Amino acid sequence: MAAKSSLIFVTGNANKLKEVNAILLTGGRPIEIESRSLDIPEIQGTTQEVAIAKCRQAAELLGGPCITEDTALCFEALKGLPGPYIKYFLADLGHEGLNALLVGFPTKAAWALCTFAYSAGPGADPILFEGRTDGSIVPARGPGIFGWDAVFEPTGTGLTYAEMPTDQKNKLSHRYKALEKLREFLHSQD
Ligand SMILES: O=c1[nH]c(=O)c2ncn([C@@H]3O[C@H](COP(=O)(O)OP(=O)(O)OP(=O)(O)O)[C@@H](O)[C@H]3O)c2[nH]1
Ligand SMILES: [Mg+2]
Repeated sequence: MAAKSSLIFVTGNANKLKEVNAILLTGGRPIEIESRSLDIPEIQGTTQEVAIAKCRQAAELLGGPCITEDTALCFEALKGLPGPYIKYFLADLGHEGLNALLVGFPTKAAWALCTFAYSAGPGADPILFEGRTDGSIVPARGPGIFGWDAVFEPTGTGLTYAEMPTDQKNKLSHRYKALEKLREFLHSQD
């Protein structure tokens, strides 16, 4: 029988939650999570600073252990920006605007970076688990269901995240890579 543990994932993003459940419930050692949608202010800073501050506040609000997740989309030509601020760039500029930011730059290279943070409870220092997938920014292709999926083409796939079947994305995504590290950590705590 596979080892199981239950943990609260604090997020307001239903698409993230769906992918996290799909990834953590598969594999040899499935992990069950519960979710809670709490409105937690996000600070400015590096992806690590943003992730640590959010997880710390989530644990305080919950009064117990939890995980949080922050996703950044980083453009090489812009030295890693928009990074953790992609949510606001996407909301205001849309897919076309994200492409337009790179007009005139020789490289459209980008990477998706996922940072999970785990806190053992209020006052505990969050531990980070990062996953990175490299690719490039392309004109939108595929269904516009999840954020910037339609404009990010992982290297070597010929498909945007949005064009991929769910299980293909969930085997190479930034989120998958970070969750594999989190999974290993959680099992080491069993
Ligand atoms: O196309 C996408 N494919 C992905 O795999 C993906 N993961 C996150 N995102 C979007 O990137 C921003 C991150 O901001 P973010 O990490 O603060 O998330 P959020 O505020 O939506 O939720 P949360 O902070 O409550 O967990 C938000 O706009 C998310 O919708 C993605 N878009
Ligand atoms: Mg957020």
